[in-house]
Amino acid sequence: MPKPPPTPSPTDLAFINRQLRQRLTSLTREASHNEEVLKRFHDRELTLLATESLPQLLSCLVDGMKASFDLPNIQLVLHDPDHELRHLLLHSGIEPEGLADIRFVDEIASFSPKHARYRAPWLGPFRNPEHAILFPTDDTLKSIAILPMIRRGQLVGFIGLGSHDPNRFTRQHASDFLNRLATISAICLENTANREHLVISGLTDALTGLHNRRYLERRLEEEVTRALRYQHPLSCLFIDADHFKQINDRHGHGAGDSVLRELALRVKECLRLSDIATRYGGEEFTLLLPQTDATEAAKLAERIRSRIQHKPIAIHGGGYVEVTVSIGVSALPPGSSRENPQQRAKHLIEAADKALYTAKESGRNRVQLANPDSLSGRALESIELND
Ligand SMILES: Nc1nc2c(ncn2[C@@H]2O[C@H](COP(=O)(O)OP(=O)(O)OP(=O)(O)O)[C@@H](O)[C@H]2O)c(=O)[nH]1
Repeated sequence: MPKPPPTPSPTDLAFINRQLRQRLTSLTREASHNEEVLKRFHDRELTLLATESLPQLLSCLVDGMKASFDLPNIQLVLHDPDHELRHLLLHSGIEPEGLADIRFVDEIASFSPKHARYRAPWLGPFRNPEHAILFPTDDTLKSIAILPMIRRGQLVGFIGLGSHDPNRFTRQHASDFLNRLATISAICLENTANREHLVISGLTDALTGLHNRRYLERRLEEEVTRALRYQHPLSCLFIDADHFKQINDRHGHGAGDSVLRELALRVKECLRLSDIATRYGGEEFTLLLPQTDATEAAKLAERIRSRIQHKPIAIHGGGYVEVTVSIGVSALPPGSSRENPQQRAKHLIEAADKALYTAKESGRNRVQLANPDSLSGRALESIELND
């Protein structure tokens, strides 16, 4: 028979008791700390969800987070390929390039190829050469958390949390709360931008004052129906600035914007009142030309192209840049067709877009006419461009 364990002496019992009490105190302290952390995350999430404007959201993400997590450094990198966020901020009177700790990038993959692959939070020691791109303002950080913001499977930005305490973010820390916070931030960013867009833009492009794509989509079918009913010609131009990215890269986003505004002005100067000019997206403009056949449309396209090429454009911040555009031209094929107006409208747009692509492929700074029947390109040289 095994020997029963010796009965502990009163001194032993007091010792065990003290140990248990200490353990209990430490567990209670840990539980209340966890509760406090959870509450802080919860409060932050509620504040994010309650923000009503983009400036408010960005301030909540950076300054609010610094205060509520007691962190010296928070960095935000946002993917903004079409400069949508930057325009929304400009519209609210805020210069995006002047926002401390927030950067807008055209492409995350070229901004930081390594971090662009992150799909979950990374916590660990701050290493200057590797992390300076995300934390450019403080090389005294000791530990960091990089939170990728993912929306619909796409990386839309990063939140970088930086601390001077080497133990604040380590590989051993759980990152579920941080991941959740980044996801909620990405959703809030999308919602806020969408909401502001709706309010601000309506049917007009805020930067150029031209109509926007939504307006074109509404008008297109109407114009096609009218052209078919009255047997009038209808043409479409797709105009795209050449190597526009280089202008942004060399002279800054403000300069790129002044070029877009001037392009819109020069295009407008060539149009009739009945023509419909829209900014289709980025550096691409679309013209819908009622009562204009393919030859007339190609002549107009050539006038626009040469007007833009011949006079350099003054840019924001001083100086001039030389800009050229490529243009694709399409026209409704004459005569009846089995296609309904919706299909015809779609083909008209696709043909101009395809012709534009051909113009780009063949060297840019040129006009390319599409043959809407076959949707294949025909070189402009075959059209006389005498004014
Ligand atoms: N400044 C400014 N840039 C914009 C705006 N919208 C889009 N862009 C930028 O326009 C650039 C378009 O680049 P790409 O599509 O590569 O075209 P590209 O450089 O013009 O080259 P090609 O069209 O092939 O001649 C990207 O850098 C966008 O970020 C805007 O509203 N303002």
